[in-house]
Amino acid sequence: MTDANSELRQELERLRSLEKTLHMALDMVSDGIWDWDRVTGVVKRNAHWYRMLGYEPFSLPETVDTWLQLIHPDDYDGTVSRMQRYLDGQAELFSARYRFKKADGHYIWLHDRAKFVAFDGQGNPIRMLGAHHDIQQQVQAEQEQRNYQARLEQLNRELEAKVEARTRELAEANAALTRQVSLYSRQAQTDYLTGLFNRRYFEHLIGEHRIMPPRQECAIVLLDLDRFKEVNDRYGHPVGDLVLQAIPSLLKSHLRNQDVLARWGGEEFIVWLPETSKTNALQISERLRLALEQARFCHDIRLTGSFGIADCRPGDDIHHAIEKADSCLYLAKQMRNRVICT
Ligand SMILES: Nc1nc2c(ncn2[C@@H]2O[C@H](COP(=O)(O)OP(=O)(O)OP(=O)(O)O)[C@@H](O)[C@H]2O)c(=O)[nH]1
Repeated sequence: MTDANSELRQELERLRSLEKTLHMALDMVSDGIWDWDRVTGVVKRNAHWYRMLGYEPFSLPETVDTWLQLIHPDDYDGTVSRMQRYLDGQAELFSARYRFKKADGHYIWLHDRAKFVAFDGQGNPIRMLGAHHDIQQQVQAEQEQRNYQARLEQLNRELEAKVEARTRELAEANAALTRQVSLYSRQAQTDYLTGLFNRRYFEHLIGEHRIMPPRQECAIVLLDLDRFKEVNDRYGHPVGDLVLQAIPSLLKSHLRNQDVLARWGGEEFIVWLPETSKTNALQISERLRLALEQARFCHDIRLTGSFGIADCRPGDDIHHAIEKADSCLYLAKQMRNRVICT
């Protein structure tokens, strides 16, 4: 009996010493240890636990309520339900991060981890050992990282918006520039008063062989309005302008789509008639002459025109053809209201 007692005492000593070692080890790896006896309801907390939270060691009631009262209200439900899950056997371990109230009223973030360490004869847990770890700095660092990330994303969004706006501005500027360029190039091709191609553009078309391709029979017609000075002198220059502006539609109504009409000089016009024989060029010019003669312009002004025609055969020089048409026009001018052909 005595031997049995002494063996039991020795075993108890060994267990106590083991537990002391365990607490020392826990002291080293955590900031506070709690030890809940589920039979008595007492929760022992070590001195570290109190110091971490700024309380006088062992100054708080050793109950579960002490724990519950110090949990931040916003973290309360989540923490308690995690504990309940463990108590109900639905988790391997109790593990929760929550804010916990210090003696000065401030909260710090803790990581709380615990496990059952003793069971009764029926296997019911009767003791739970847990460790509180101060993770305030870690949570702060995580928060700063999140803020930094959010700021970075915000900056990124702002940058994207700026790039998008700038791209839009550039596209608009580009479109405006394209419009401007096409306006300028139209202006460069067009005679401001009549809206017809100007002489420079007509010559450009010649240079590009878009007028008088080398293998085509065609004709050039030069037309000069007769005594136009008299219109200006009698009705004034603005009225002369109005008459000149009416000429293109009058002439075009007797021309084909493929014919090219341009203003050659003040009251002089040029027509290129593609795929047109000399006979046809004469007929067309005669029609134009008649149309002019019969037209009534503003103030009932009447006009006639003189025409010089040069026909061109494949291989002819276009400039030479224009010179020939000019010579014919010169002859026509001697009589006026005439069509003269080479
Ligand atoms: N209103 C107006 N008149 C112009 C324009 N360009 C040339 N003229 C006029 O055209 C007239 C040409 O005069 P002239 O060269 O003497 O020829 P014309 O009076 O037509 O006589 P002929 O050609 O010999 O039949 C001048 O009065 C010019 O001022 C223009 O853009 N607007």
